[in-house]
Amino acid sequence: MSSLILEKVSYQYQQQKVISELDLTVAHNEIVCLLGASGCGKTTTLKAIAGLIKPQHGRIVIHGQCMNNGQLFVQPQHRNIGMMFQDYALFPHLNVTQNIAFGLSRLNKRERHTRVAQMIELVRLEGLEKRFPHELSGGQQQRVAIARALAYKPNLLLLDEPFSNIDTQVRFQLINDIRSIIKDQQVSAIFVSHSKDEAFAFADKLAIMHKGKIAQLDSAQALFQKPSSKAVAEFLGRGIYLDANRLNGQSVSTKFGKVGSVIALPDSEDKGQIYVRPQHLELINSPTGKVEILQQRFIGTDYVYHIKVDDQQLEVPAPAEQLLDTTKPVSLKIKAHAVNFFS
Ligand SMILES: Nc1ncnc2c1ncn2[C@@H]1O[C@H](COP(=O)(O)OP(=O)(O)OP(=O)(O)O)[C@@H](O)[C@H]1O
Repeated sequence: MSSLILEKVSYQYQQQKVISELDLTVAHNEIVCLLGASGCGKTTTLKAIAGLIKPQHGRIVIHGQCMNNGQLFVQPQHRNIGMMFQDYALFPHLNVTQNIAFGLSRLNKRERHTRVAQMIELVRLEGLEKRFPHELSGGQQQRVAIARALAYKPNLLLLDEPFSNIDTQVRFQLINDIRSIIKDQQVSAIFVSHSKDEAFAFADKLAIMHKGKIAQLDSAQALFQKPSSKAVAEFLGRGIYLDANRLNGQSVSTKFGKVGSVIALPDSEDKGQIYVRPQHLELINSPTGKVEILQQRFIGTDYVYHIKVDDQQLEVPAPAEQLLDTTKPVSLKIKAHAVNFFS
C-alpha cells in the first residue's frame, strides 16, 4: 500500500494558482524530497498534505484513508502525521522529556514513560532529559523534534527545511542519523529542501516541482541520467546546450565531435540538442578551437575556466597539471557520459 497518494491536487491563494493538478505517490517506508525553485509551491504542497490548507480540487489519501476530496476534509489532528519544521518548534518552557511526551496524552502514564525512554534512546539524547531547549545545540534540538514527531507513531512524516539552521559541519552527520532513525521506524516521509546536496543525502527519490506540478519523480541517479525535460536537467545543475545529431542509440555528433553515451539514448527524432555539464567537458588547445575563455581562476588544486560557447557561459574545472595556454585557440572535448539528448 502506498503511504501517500495525491491525485490532481490544486490550490490557489486568492488569484494565484500555486499547485495545479499535482500528482504524487510515496511508497511505504520511502523518503521523498520535494525540490524546486523558490516559490514553486513546495511548502503549500506540504500544508495541503497536513490539512493546514484545503485544496480547491483533487484527492489526498494517506495510508489508505481518504483525507480530502470534493466532499470530505479530515482535520490535521486526525491525519496521524508527524511534522518537523525549520525552527524545530519545541516548547521553550518544557524540557526534553516533556517536549517528547507532549503528543502522547492518549497513552497512560506507564506507556508514556516507556515510549519517551525509547525515543530518547533512539535519538541518543540520554543524560539530557531534563534540559530545556535553550540548553541544547541546534543538532540536539533537531533530535528532540524528530523524537517528538515520531513518538506517537505517525503514518507519515512531513519535514520542511529541517536542516537549514544547522551548521554545515554537522549537518550531513545529522542528516545521516535522522535518515537512519526514520528508516529504522519504517515511516514514510516527505521532505522539503532548497539544497540538492541535502536531498541526495536524505531522500530515496526526488520530486522536482515545476509550474505547480511534479515534473519528475525518480532517484537522483535516474534524474541525472534521464531528465524528462530541459527544465529538470537545468534545475539539477548548470550546463550548456549543443546542437546534436543522434547517430544511433549510443552516440551523437556535435560540432566538437562524436559523443558516446553510456546509457541508451531515447528513440526519438535525430535532430536535437544535448545538455552538457562541466564535469563532462575537457578544454584543449586546438588550432581550430572557437571556445572563448572569459576568465581563468586558480582554486587550490584546480583551475576554473569561465568559458563562452554559442552565447552560453559556463565554469569548467580543469586539473592544474593540464594548464591551458589561453593565448592560443581552445576547443572542447566531450567525454563519454550518460548523454541528456532532447529532440
Ligand atoms: N498565505 C499566502 N497568501 C498568499 N500567497 C501565498 C501564501 N503563502 C504562500 N504564497 C505564495 O504561494 C507561492 C508558493 O509558496 P510556497 O511557500 O509554497 O513556495 P516554496 O516552494 O515552499 O518556496 P520557498 O522555497 O521559497 O520556501 C509563492 O508565490 C508565495 O508567495
